[in-house]
Amino acid sequence: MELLSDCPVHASVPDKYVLPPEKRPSLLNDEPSSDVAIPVIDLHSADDCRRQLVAAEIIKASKGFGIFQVVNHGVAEDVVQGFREAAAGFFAMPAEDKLPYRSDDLSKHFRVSSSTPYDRNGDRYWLDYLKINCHPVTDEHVREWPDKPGSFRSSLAEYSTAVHELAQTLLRLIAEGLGLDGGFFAGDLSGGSTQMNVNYYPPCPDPSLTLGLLPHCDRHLLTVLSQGDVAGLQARHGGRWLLVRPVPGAFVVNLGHQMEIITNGLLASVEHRAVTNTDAVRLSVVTLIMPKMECRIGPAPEMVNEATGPAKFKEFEFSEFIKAYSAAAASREDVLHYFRIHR
Ligand SMILES: O=C(O)CCC(=O)C(=O)O
Ligand SMILES: [Fe+2]
Repeated sequence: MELLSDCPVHASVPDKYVLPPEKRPSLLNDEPSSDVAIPVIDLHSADDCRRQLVAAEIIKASKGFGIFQVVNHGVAEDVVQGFREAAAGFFAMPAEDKLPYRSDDLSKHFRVSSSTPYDRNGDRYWLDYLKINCHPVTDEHVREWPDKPGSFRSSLAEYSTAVHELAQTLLRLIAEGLGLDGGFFAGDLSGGSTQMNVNYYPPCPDPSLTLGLLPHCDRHLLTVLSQGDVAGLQARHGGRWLLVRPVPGAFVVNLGHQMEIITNGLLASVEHRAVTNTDAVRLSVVTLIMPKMECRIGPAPEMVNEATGPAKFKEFEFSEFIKAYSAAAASREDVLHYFRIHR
């Protein structure tokens, strides 16, 4: 399949990208009103006396939305920009430089592909994407990362190390906010090989006909996303699609399916999608923190309590979830149905 980033600018949306009417984004600009804006949390001084307050804010946002943004997060601006520029540079290279990395083989540590990783009735989506095993930064991983553009490997190593640290900080704050031991999510629950999606959405001649990325929940524990300054990410809230408004320098944080299951439904994973726009390329850099494949997952005994009720999910090995997620083509209810305890 051809990469969109290798095509000349499209004058209209080719038929193969036109979604059936019921799947098109009916409202492109369902702007949040002030009472339902996705929270922006200042992590500054989460190390001192504000720590408890910040943890409480995170839990409130997680319960209410399953998604929030963080500023003053400690990841240096030049680290973020350095990798965003290298990633944009990769997509801007001539087709022949990208060709060696074209693959749909999931075992690769670096690959580029187009349209969607999930086969939902052959629907096509308006994006190209990189899938990268980005952490830990091992020689085996780095060898498969591209050596062009020249800064790609070093900027990716720097970015993924910094974002990984931020993710651990966030997990610690979530644990503390839930009244769990601060190290609750450390170890196997967050110790799987970290994956990164770099999504590249070219300008689209008619954003009402197609989507950049289909509605889905992330399969992992926690997602840390840099969307730059071009809007497009939307999160499902109260039956509406709320725009996750770009905030300069912020990371978007959203909870994955594993967080929902471990907290017995208290912190629900949020359904989200990406819409396209007519003017600008949009690039999102998405870091997905996940358990080890062999890790046992289920509602934590501490989270099965009066507030959450009896256990809502069965216990399983994380690798089983990954298989079910692919089989359900990332559909939230289809995949959760399989792991729910039906009473
Ligand atoms: O492009 C975005 O903002 C969303 C990306 C996303 O949801 C994903 O890669 O899982
Ligand atoms: Fe996602």
